[in-house]
Amino acid sequence: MPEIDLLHEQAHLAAARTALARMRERTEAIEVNAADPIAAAYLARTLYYRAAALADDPGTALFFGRLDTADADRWYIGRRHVSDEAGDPMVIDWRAAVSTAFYRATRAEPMGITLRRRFGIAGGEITAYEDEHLTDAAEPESRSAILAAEIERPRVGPMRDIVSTIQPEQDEIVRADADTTVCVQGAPGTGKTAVGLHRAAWLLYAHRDRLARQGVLVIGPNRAFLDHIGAVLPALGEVRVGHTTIADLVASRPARATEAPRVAALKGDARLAEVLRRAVWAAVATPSQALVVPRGARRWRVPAYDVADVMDELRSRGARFHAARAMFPQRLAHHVLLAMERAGESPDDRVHDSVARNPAVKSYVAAHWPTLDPAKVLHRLLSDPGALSAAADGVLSVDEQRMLLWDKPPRTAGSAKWTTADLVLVDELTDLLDRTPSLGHVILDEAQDLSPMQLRAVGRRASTGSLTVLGDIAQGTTPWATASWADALTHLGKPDSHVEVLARGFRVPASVITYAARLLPLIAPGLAAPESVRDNPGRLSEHAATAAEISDRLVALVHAAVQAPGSVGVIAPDADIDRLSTALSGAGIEHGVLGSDHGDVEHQVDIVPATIAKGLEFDRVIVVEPAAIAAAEPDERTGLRRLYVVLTRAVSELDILHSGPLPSALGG
Ligand SMILES: Nc1ncnc2c1ncn2[C@@H]1O[C@H](COP(=O)(O)OP(=O)(O)OP(=O)(O)O)[C@@H](O)[C@H]1O
Repeated sequence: MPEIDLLHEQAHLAAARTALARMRERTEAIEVNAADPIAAAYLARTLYYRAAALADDPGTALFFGRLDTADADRWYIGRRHVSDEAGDPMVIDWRAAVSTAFYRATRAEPMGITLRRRFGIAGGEITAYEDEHLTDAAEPESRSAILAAEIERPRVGPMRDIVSTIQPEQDEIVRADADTTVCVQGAPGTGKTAVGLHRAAWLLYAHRDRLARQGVLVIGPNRAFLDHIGAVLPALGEVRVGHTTIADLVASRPARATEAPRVAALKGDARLAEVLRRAVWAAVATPSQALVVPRGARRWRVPAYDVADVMDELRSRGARFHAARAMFPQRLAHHVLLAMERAGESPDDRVHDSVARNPAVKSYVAAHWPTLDPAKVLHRLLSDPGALSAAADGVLSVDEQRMLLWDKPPRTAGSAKWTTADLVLVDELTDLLDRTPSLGHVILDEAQDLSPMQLRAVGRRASTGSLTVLGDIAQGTTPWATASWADALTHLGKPDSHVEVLARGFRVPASVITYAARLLPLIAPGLAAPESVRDNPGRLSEHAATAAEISDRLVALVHAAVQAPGSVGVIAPDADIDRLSTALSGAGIEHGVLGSDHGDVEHQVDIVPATIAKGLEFDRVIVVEPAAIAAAEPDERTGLRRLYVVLTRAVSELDILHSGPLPSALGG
């Protein structure tokens, strides 16, 4: 690596930084001069976001790669576009089409590239580089040391972007066509979350106008997960992507009750969609009496059978309940006008409108086609056996209907204590009444855990857009976890979408993945363990102790773990969290407790209840009482799946501390 070249690259970085600062100053200097206050506010906001996107993070370099092309062009590839005073590019955004070759060019297919240079970066400065001459047949193939160092680096703090090292198979997903829904199955640590977030950033770059308007949303399993991933998109300059949990997505009101898993599973069953649809449309009453509209001296009649035809036609149009209702007075007025014409009158549009607004028409509509409140519809279904059986006849068995009914029905919908599964049903009802607006793109992470009804709730938020669906069947830990991606995609409303498999694992070292993979034949037969790309095989140790010794042994293990840089996660049964936290505090070990605090203070050590460990990672993990973690779940398979999730959070070392025997599937 000639020193002179390194100096030259460092000089280019310094010049690019100066250019970026100038771009930002220019943006900040633009005065908002719009007469209309709404336009002014819009412009001010746009400029604010543009300036934010031009911020220079001194901790990262503005570019991480260089491409020299056969046409003698030279492109520096970085996190955002930077141009010089003349407007010529100094750094190309990693999402631009020309950057694709940085990720995908190979010796077999050099894509017009003669040289690919990767930069080694430390503290925001270029410290090294590595070249590949893609058209030089004599150059030996070697594995990138810079890529290896990035993968092996100790993890500290929340998740970071992977723009400098996106792998070809990941890049294919990141840049998949905007209208395509992609489903990614991948074992723990294969980069599903990373790929999903980079796809969001790429989509916003490639289709900024449409997607910034329609919105892009990331859905994850819980708050701790969102805290873990929340800095990735802002670091890529994308500050406007929404992040939410699946529970918050449908939380039109607070969930204040819990219920037996089998009841929640039934409420999440796709058959409930039909029950709710019937319950809503049953509110349209078959007319027994004619509509009579007095106008002046005359009274106009629309016979009940004509009204019934109108209702049938409106019902069959596929419009939402309230939209169809809004058309009802117009259709009735049309029939009144036909009667007028038959009587020799020639009514015009104004007559049509005035008939539609006539009090007789209004009260007839109100009597036969009421407006509905979604929570009230559900309240009635769960309290009134007659209403439920009318809606569920032939769809749910009598036993299932009994399971759904409240033992002690609350008096009103307002006083009901809804469960999380109820709120998903309220969301479905809301959509039956009034169409849910669609976003441009939805990234759904840990999708395997969603019930069919939850998948429908997500799907309707992308009804005219597309989705990136990420998950791992082996990590499904809900009683309603999906058994196949084909099923999940059908419930999401995208049945023909393609499933991609990511097989290379970037997180879990070989020794740990081999250990965790002992569970795979029991929890997901047919799924393979990832092939770890980490050079370091990691360390795995089992520590047996008596129940009385667990706290002291944990303190000793944590003390040892914090000696090196990198995050430490103590993952334990939910029921043990308070006790273990007290033990660490007693030993003077500062730590966070995920799920209780809000991740606003960063700790080197976090205690993690097993049920929220999904999607997280720590440099070193200590799993406490694995058998109890598995036993806390309603059935054996779910228990072992939970354990599989917990065991696959470690980047370099895994300690297993146990007093009870280890689950036999692990060889205990
Ligand atoms: N191409 C890459 N270069 C460097 N690091 C990568 C790459 N791909 C993934 N990683 C890293 O591997 C780790 C695991 O990635 P990620 O969390 O996206 O995996 P996942 O498949 O979602 O895992 P899980 O199923 O456990 O949620 C992260 O630290 C991520 O930054």
